[in-house]
Formats: sequence, C-alpha cells, structure tokens
Amino acid sequence: MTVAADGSALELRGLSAGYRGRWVVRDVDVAVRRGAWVAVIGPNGAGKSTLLKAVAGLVDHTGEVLLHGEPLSRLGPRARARAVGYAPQTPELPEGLTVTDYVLFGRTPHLGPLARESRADLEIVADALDRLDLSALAHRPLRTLSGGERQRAVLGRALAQRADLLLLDEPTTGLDIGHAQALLDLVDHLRRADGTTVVSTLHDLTLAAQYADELVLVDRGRVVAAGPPADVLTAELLAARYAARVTILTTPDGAPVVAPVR
Ligand SMILES: Nc1ncnc2c1ncn2[C@@H]1O[C@H](COP(=O)(O)OP(=O)(O)OP(=O)(O)O)[C@@H](O)[C@H]1O
Repeated sequence: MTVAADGSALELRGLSAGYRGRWVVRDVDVAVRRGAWVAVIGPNGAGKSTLLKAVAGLVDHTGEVLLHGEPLSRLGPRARARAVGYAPQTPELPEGLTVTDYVLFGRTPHLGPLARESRADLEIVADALDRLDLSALAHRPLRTLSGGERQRAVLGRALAQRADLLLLDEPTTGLDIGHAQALLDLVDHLRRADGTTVVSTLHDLTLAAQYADELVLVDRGRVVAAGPPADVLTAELLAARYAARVTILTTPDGAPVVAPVR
C-alpha cells in the first residue's frame, strides 16, 4: 500500500524486519512526502516499533529504505545519524548525565574532528530545551526526572539532531494532555517550518488523526490500511483489527474522534 507516491522523502519498498531471522514486519511499501507526517497505528505487538527501528537501521531487515531516493544502507553511521533522528519508546538512559548532556548527544553526529561542541551546538540544545519546557531542568540528572519530563528529554535529543527525518516511537507516552499537545504542536511546527518529515507511532488514535496527514494501520506485521485519518479510522476497521468497540465522532473542524463505548 502506498502513501503519497510523488516526491517522496522516505520510501520503504518491500521492507521486512525482525529479530534473529523471524520477520515481524513483512513486505511493507510506504512512501512519505517531504514535510509530511505519517502515523503508524495498530494493536500491541503489531510491529510498529520494529518498523521504525528498521528505518533507523537498528534491526535486521530486507527490502529498501530510501531517503530522498538514496538507500540509507549506503550511509555510514554518522551520516545516517545526521539524516535520521530517532526517539525510541524505551530509551537507555545513561547513569549520571544531566538533561543538557543527554540532549547534547543529539549533536554528536555533527561534531567536528575534535569532537568538541561549538557555540552553535549549545544554542541548538538550549533551543530544544526551551521549546520542550525543560530549561529549568537543564542541569538536573536525567534519572531524577518524572516520566513525562524524561520523555520530553528523549524528544529533545532527537530534535537537537536537526535531521531531515524524525522517527518518534510513542512520543506522548506518559505525558499529560497539555504536554502531549505541546509536544505534538512542536513537531508539527518543525515539519511545517523546516520540511522535516515525521513518522511516528501513536496509540492515541484521536491525536494521531489531528496531527498526521496519513495513517498507516499495521496488523501482524503487514500494512492493512493506509490513507487520510477519516478513511482509516472507521468503527468496522478498528473492531476488526483491535477487537475494539468504538464510535467515531468528529471535532468541530471535522477531524475524527475515536470514542470507546461500553
Ligand atoms: N528484541 C526483540 N526480540 C524478539 N522479538 C521482539 C523484540 N522486540 C519485539 N519483538 C516482537 O516483535 C513483535 C512486534 O513488536 P513491536 O514492539 O514492533 O510491536 P508494537 O506494534 O510496537 O507493539 P506495542 O504497541 O505493544 O508497543 C512482537 O511480537 C514482539 O514480541
């Protein structure tokens, strides 16, 4: 199934991915326009995180991952890290680091031969902290943050990479509704202002519909539906794929709202 085939920034062709030779994502074809936001949705264990990890080059995969027409596999690790920012669902958080140190890691692929950060790198980090409402926590050890604060720091690190493609795995997990909206607004601003292409997983289907241009519904490793949110978020499809009982309402501006019913 193809999402927006022309002028694609990211194209997945026949992508299968998995662990130790067992494919849990199979034969995925997706194309994403530059500056578009595609949300990968689907039930638990469907393969959403694995799909993002395959694009980030972190799990075994076959098929092609093209960024602006170039296979990502041809890039070395540093070039790949400059091109693709990835915020994992459950990141490893190194002991003893402050928030600033951690977000500064996002600049590592851009550092020169002496590996010292420049004033510009520090400004990018300060900007990411400011936008994520983390400036007051800049010098706190990462381990002392609340779950939602930590989640924002993880996004800050990916934003500091200033990559063309942002892969966000469940970026709103653990965030209250206000911080979730602020974070999604920020990502939306970046893709509109800088043309950053965004692929995220999102369990909150209502938020997915409000921020993503297109949804890709994955079930048991395969894409089973793709298209504009209103086409994908139907009560029938969600019953079939999630075993969920829902009714679809609409916001005043016409976006679908997925409401569970007892
Ligand atoms: N490191 C791993 N080794 C082996 N199997 C794995 C590994 N990580 C995930 N899997 C398996 O791959 C399948 C897809 O997992 P994945 O995390 O991609 O699903 P998901 O759609 O992101 O799920 P969720 O919504 O629960 O986060 C699952 O069956 C999972 O158990």
